[in-house]
Amino acid sequence: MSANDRPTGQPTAPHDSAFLKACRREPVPHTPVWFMRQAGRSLPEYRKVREGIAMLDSCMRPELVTEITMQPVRRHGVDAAIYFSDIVVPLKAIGIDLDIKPGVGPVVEQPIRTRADLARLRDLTPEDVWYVTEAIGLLTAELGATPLIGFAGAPFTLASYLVEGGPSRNHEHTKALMYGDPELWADLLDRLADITAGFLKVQIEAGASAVQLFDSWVGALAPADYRRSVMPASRKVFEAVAGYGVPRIHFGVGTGELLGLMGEAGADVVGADWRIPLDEASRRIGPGKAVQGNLDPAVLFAPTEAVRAKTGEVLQAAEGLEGHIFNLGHGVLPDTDPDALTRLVEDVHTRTAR
Ligand SMILES: Cc1c2[nH]c(c1CCC(=O)O)Cc1[nH]c(c(CCC(=O)O)c1C)Cc1[nH]c(c(CCC(=O)O)c1C)Cc1[nH]c(c(C)c1CCC(=O)O)C2
Repeated sequence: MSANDRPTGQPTAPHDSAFLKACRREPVPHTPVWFMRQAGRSLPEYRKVREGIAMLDSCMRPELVTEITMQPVRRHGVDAAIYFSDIVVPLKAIGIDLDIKPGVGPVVEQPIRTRADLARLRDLTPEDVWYVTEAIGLLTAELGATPLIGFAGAPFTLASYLVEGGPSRNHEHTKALMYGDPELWADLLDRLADITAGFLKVQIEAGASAVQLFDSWVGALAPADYRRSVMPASRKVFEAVAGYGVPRIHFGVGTGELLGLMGEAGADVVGADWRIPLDEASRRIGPGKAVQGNLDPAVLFAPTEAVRAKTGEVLQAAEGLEGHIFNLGHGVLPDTDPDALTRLVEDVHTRTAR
């Protein structure tokens, strides 16, 4: 549906959408919903268009990126699209030798662990990611009034992949560097902050209506370490894009003890996983910030009535909060039944219609 043939009362521009209103903590017609990792993963139409194309190659094809980004919007009627890419795309774009291995995740050929290695992290230019600008141009035309969320990986989570050389349960090399050589660590995170800020700027300038900074694995840290060793770099990223006036969302898994600091780093919206109820999350985040979350993605494997009950618990905990964006507490799991996601969007919309 194009902007022109929407029924009256429907938003005609992303600015008036329920999603951006909730980010700004304004009254909304219904609680907006989108899902982390909604593009790709569980959709058969995604698997079909990705057949024979490697993950990172698919991120560099504007028409394909547009199609994959649109798929969950068409199918589920979510309130926002998230740009189809990956957190390691900007690192690949500046020449880091990495790949995304199916079922594993990002793998870095030569990990970054010494001062000499830092020289491999040069600044990102818009030309490095020309395909992002092109894809977002195509997408905003097709999305009409539906907002597009741009995203990037936060310095800590990117550093974890670069230092470990791949996914890690305990982040031992990362922590060894952080505690063992604080100066090198700070310089590494500062470099990554510049690259990340550059990647977000490209997306906003091309037309993204909001950005999410994923610090997926930062919940591995205690608050004092987060404040000392991570917050300065994350803050640098948020400050670099503050002038655009687009909402800045921040999310990590298992960050119940870090929510206040993650807001303090400069986010307008803070996401929480399912381990903490949203009223308590909001109390920790403090006033003046919207909250995003937080249905356990595994709940979608339960019968419909059980999903409805758990959805009700999330909505109840969020009742009365200024600015709630409904989401899962982490990404859509690969084997999720797509119909369960469609039903969830409808359920949240109906139950919160005002
Ligand atoms: C930590 C992280 C990564 N990538 C991302 C994060 C932060 C979000 C989170 O915490 O889940 C972010 C990401 N990755 C992808 C998106 C696309 C947009 C969306 O749907 O949200 C987004 C927002 C596509 C992808 N990124 C990846 C896939 C799967 C690869 C494929 O389909 O071939 C997709 C669709 C690969 C990837 N890339 C990464 C992982 C852990 C994996 C999964 C490995 C696997 O299970 O196969 C790193």
